[in-house]
Amino acid sequence: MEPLRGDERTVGETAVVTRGRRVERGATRAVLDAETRPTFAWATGSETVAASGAAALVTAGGSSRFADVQTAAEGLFDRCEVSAELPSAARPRLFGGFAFHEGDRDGDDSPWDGFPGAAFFLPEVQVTERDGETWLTTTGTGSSAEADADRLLETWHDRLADGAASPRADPPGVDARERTPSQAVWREQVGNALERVDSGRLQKVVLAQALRVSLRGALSVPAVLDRLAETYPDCYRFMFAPPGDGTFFGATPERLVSLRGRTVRTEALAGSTGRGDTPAEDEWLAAELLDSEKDVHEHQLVADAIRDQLEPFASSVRIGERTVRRLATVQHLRTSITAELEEDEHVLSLVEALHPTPAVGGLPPDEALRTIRETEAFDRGWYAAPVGWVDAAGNGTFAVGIRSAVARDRTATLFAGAGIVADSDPDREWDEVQLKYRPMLDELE
Ligand SMILES: C=C(O[C@@H]1C=C(C(=O)O)C=C[C@H]1O)C(=O)O
Repeated sequence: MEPLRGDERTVGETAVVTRGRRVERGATRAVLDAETRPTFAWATGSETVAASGAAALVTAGGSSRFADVQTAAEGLFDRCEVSAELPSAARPRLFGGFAFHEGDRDGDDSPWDGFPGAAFFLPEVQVTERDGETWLTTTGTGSSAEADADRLLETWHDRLADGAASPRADPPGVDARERTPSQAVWREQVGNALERVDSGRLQKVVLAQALRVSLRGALSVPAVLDRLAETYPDCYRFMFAPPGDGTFFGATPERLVSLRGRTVRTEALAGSTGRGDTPAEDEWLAAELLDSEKDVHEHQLVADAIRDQLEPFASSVRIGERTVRRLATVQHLRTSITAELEEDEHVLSLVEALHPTPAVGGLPPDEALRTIRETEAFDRGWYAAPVGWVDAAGNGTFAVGIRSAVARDRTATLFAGAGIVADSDPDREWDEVQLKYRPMLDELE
């Protein structure tokens, strides 16, 4: 098939030129295996995307990071008119994510070194598999934009046609583990949070833990993502490798928000229990969760807060039924939430309004964030923060970066948390956090 040409337009000095063509299935893994930074991978039940190399890189920090990325994205896409001939799967997107907190507190030894408050890139190479088709999209910028986009299209088309099989890589194995905090300190931390709840200062706070492991062998994150496709097919499987080093990856069940036109989809996912050994035990645990006053309260705080955050944007917010979402190692209470916007909005405005929901922060938000900062002895970095993509129309999808880890060299740091409300039991919450490490730990051990 002949390459389709994105229209090109020059504003000021910088042109942004996009080309696209169909390629063979299975091409996403080849893009990741090339290890060109930055790299982004994204896979859901309905699409798989791999992107690498920065035709443009956007970074931001502080409380204005959402608005700054939005402005930069709009500016870039304004200069890059995409031909109407290209199907939506082949249109260029900006991929990246945000840090959980407004300002970082990286120490010397932080695993988040190289992860700014926000980082997004318009990839040189993007491969998208959707609806049985796979598209290659290339982008060039600046004075040689057109030549670069053409050259990338040809080179990558040939490379993908070669179809070299990706090496299989087994999990690296884990040698040493270091937990922050210890279980004794966790009991104290949860106790202090419960005092704030009892005094009325807090309704809920999500406290997290970090587990740092030494890896016995080399880690292939693309191989991890391939395996996660089998165990977590309905989760958002993602990876982001910024320029420099370090790779953030995970398989999260939680959507922060997606926007298509004026339709907003989000959800409340909070309140957890384990899996049973038999289908009957699974059902029993699910029924107990749906009946648990403490979990339903913890969940309802999230659903109500999301509805309140969306109401200024939408005339009606529809709240679905409370159900149980069953994953390989845990089960959660889930309520789907949809809304129709009154006016056009950019997905990043919704991300800013919603992050962090009380599923990963707490209520009231300021007091919860203060409690998290005062309690946790590590930086959350990009854990539990929005990760995803935006396109030229302001549409996009963001997941909540939980069930995740950040790796560099022979070390990986995993993060997981649990919602603390009145009646939370520190030891049960500890056990819940250990279950939430499983998706990543199983891929490393
Ligand atoms: C904070 C995490 O998970 C969140 C907390 C939950 C809970 O407290 O019940 C459930 C799902 C997530 O919203 C995590 O996995 O690290």
